Amino acid sequence: MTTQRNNQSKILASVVVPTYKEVANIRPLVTRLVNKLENSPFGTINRNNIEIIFVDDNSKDGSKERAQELKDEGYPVVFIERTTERGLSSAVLRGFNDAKGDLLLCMDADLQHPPEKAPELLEALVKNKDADFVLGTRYGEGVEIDPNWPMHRVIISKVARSLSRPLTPLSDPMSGFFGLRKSTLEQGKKINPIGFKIALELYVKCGCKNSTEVPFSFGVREAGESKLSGKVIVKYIEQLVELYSYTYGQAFIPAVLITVIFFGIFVLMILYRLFQ
Ligand SMILES: Nc1nc2c(ncn2[C@@H]2O[C@H](COP(=O)(O)OP(=O)(O)O[C@H]3O[C@H](CO)[C@@H](O)[C@H](O)[C@@H]3O)[C@@H](O)[C@H]2O)c(=O)[nH]1
Ligand SMILES: [Mg+2]
Repeated sequence: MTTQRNNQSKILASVVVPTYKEVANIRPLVTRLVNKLENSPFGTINRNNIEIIFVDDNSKDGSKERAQELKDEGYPVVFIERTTERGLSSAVLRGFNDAKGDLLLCMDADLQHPPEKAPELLEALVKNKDADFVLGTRYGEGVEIDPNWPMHRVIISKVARSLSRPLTPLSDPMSGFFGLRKSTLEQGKKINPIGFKIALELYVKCGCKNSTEVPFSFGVREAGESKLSGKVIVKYIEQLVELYSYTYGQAFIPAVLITVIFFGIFVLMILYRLFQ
């Protein structure tokens, strides 16, 4: 179906999707999200006032052409291609900076974040004027994590989540499905785009205080491969040390290091038992 975009509408919301080799997921993400907007006009966001921005790190797998096809079909798609930079968090920040909307949402391309849920997260910010942050959580009532999600990922996620506890009251700062207002983003200080956990970084460094959460069921990746690696886990630990120091001052660093080492040994022992 080809529906032309109404170019007169002001963009209200920008959905930013970092991508690296996700060609098979781009069309289902865009069509499912836009379909949801067309079939459930419960709020302010519609296909004419939203943009879906892919920030791609030179995937060269046909992603750019797929995005152009969708644009030609009238879908509200923007494709940013980076050739000299690489990384999930910096890609999200680039998308947020280029976004035209006042409401910003970040989601993964791989459909683990159901595209149908994106409008609900955006509407939560519209309805709750006092909220400065919206989080998609996998730990709410009535939702579940796909039982096929690998056990070692469940463990890594749980440990990562407990280590972030002193920094945020968010129930699932690791979910990667979150949003905030542009005005909140602009209050951010010393934002460090390392690793995968940009939601935690922004929550802390933008001084967020009043969050709202939307539960969602977390799926498993159907196409392409996860880019999580040992290097990403090390970057997360670096990020934690920096955020603890930002929040509590230098005196906190020795305590953090001891905790991180303790949990590191704990994770290694569990992984060893699982894979020996
Ligand atoms: N532009 C760009 N995008 C990237 C890069 N690395 C990963 N991405 C994109 O970032 C998204 C998440 O990457 P995955 O490869 O799916 O990572 P994951 O292991 O499933 O981790 C994700 O799930 C976690 C929840 O368990 C999330 O917490 C985490 O933020 C991440 O979203 C995908 O859309 C992927 O294409 C990169 O270097 N550059
Ligand atoms: Mg994924």
